[in-house]
Amino acid sequence: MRLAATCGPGWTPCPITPCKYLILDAPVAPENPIQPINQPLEAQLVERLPSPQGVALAIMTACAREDVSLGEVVSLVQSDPALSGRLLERANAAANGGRPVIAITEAVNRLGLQAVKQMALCFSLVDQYSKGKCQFFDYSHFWSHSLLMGVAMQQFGAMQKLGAPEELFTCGLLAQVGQLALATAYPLEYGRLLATGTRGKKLLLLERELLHLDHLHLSRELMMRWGLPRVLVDMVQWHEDPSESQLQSHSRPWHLCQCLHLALRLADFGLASKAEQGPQIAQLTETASHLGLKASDMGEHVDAAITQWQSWATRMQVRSQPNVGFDKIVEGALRPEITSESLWLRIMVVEDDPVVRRLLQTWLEQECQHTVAVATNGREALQLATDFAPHIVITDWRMPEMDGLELCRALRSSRWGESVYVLMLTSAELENDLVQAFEAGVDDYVSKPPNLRALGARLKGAWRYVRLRENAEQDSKRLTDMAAELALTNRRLQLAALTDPLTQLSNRRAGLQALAQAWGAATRHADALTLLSFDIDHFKAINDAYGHAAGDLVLQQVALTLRNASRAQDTVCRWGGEEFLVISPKLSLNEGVLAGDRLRKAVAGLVVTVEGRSLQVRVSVGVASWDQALTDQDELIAQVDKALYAAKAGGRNALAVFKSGVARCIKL
Ligand SMILES: Nc1nc2c(ncn2[C@@H]2O[C@H](COP(=O)(O)OP(=O)(O)OP(=O)(O)O)[C@@H](O)[C@H]2O)c(=O)[nH]1
Repeated sequence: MRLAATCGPGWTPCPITPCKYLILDAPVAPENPIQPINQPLEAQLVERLPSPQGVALAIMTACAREDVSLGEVVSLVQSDPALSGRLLERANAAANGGRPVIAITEAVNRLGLQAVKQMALCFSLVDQYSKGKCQFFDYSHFWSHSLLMGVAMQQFGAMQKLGAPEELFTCGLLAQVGQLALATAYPLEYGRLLATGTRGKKLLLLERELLHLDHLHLSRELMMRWGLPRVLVDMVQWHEDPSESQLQSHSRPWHLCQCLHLALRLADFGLASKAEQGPQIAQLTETASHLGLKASDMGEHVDAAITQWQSWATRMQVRSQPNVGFDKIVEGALRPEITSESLWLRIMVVEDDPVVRRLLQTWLEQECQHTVAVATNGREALQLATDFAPHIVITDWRMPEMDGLELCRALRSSRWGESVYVLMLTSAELENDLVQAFEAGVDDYVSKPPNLRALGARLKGAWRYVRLRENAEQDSKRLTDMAAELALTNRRLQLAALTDPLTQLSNRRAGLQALAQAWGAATRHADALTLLSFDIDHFKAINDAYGHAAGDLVLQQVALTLRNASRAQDTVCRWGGEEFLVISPKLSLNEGVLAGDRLRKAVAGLVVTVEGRSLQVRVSVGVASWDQALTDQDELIAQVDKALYAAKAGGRNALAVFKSGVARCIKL
């Protein structure tokens, strides 16, 4: 969507720009340095600029004549009681505790015609322009800020002996009057721009892009028209960033410029919130150091200016802030703050309007330090999003090819897009349709053109959501990992519980389980099942002769031999001390006899070397098979035990079989 289309009926073409939609076609201004605009103002524009009226205008017109008399100016001042009172106060302030000034003639005399003219101008402007049509221009803040600039310029300028105090005051008060001029001449267009919350150099650049003018240019023009000294007027161009000026260091203009810059910084500081003041302290002190002001004296200077500002603000019915005390603010700022983690986010800006897109990108990257990807419509955004994996998508509503709602729906239908935080930019005419947006899956919305302060606040909410989501994802991943680990541990424990640690064969418990299974299969299908029991002959003697470790080694070697010589479907287990049981499903008694003898011979062929000596190991073997007459597996175990016993009794290294109720040795 093009920004102009979002601006509603109030968005009128700029009178000084030929294009209808000035935002879209405005050229991009160079970044640095910012050269002053020197073209004369168009007559049409001049008519729309702020100008003093009534008594102030009459005083200014009179003072412009060479033959103006003091009496004429005094009677003009006297015709305005408010102006009279304020001039008396100024004159008394200038008297600095001397004999009080009570007559207007004396006040005008003391202040001088130039000062009276400038005071009349300032007071008139403050009264006339305390309100206006520009919705996003804070008139009250503007005058409050300007008044503090005036007070500070007068204070610091006087310390540097840079000029008459009243002139310095006027210069400070009017240095930013170009902003009021833009708000007065272009209330809607400038309001849209201010609604974005842009400040400082970026504001200047945007003014040039959108209005082909900037507030510094207008401040200079107006101050010239109102007859302020040229040297002061020229400094206004550079006072926001003196580093861009070519002024000779430590010359009078340079001092004036630095002084005006310090006044600006102090006014920013004076009107900043408590949280904003902390980071500004260093900047303020550094600026003051250019004028030779010591950091240790800053408290005194700042507090004096703020006190002056407060008393002037009351008289002129302008807002001010309570004087907390500079040193206290510094002390508060030095206290370590508990800060949350970095607010860094990956943000995708989806906007077809190049100016809004660029504005958001610059602000998000430079001011907020986020990582930003930009797309001009929903389709492009979807293509980019898989690689960029944004935490937040800030999307315009109306865009070509794929609009914000379609994008949101597409995101919500994908697994990864489901949890992306979507912030919709909505124009006034779409706000009634917000239900649609929320139904499409939008999480929040910001009015267009976006107010960056409001957007910043919304992003904090989004950031909390992203944090919570990431924490939940991490927790869920941790739980999955823990569950997997637990399952593995359980499996290991199960295995350990069923494995004999010395031989790594199944233990008796596992053997019983395997037997139960094989028994079930045999009885169900009337299949063959044979048990082979092996017992090492005279094992005690091996232990006794070679030690327990040698006995363990023998056990391990016999176990390995039995395992290797058995079929894959057989379960070989260590049944007890030096006794092993082989459970052989689908093996008949005769086959079992052959297998048992084969295994016996395999063990007999085993040579175990202990301490350089070769040990001969022999086993006795018992064989028994399932038959229909058996009622449970214990009976079968008892039969194979009997067979083994018979093999032992038969002289060992022998095989016995249990058949037809009798266990007997077999010679093969
Ligand atoms: N080294 C070692 N010895 C064990 C282990 N388990 C049992 N034994 C020993 O095995 C021996 C078994 O001895 P007996 O039951 O008398 O049997 P045998 O000496 O083999 O004699 P026959 O079975 O009659 O041939 C005992 O001395 C047990 O201490 C073990 O894990 N390691």
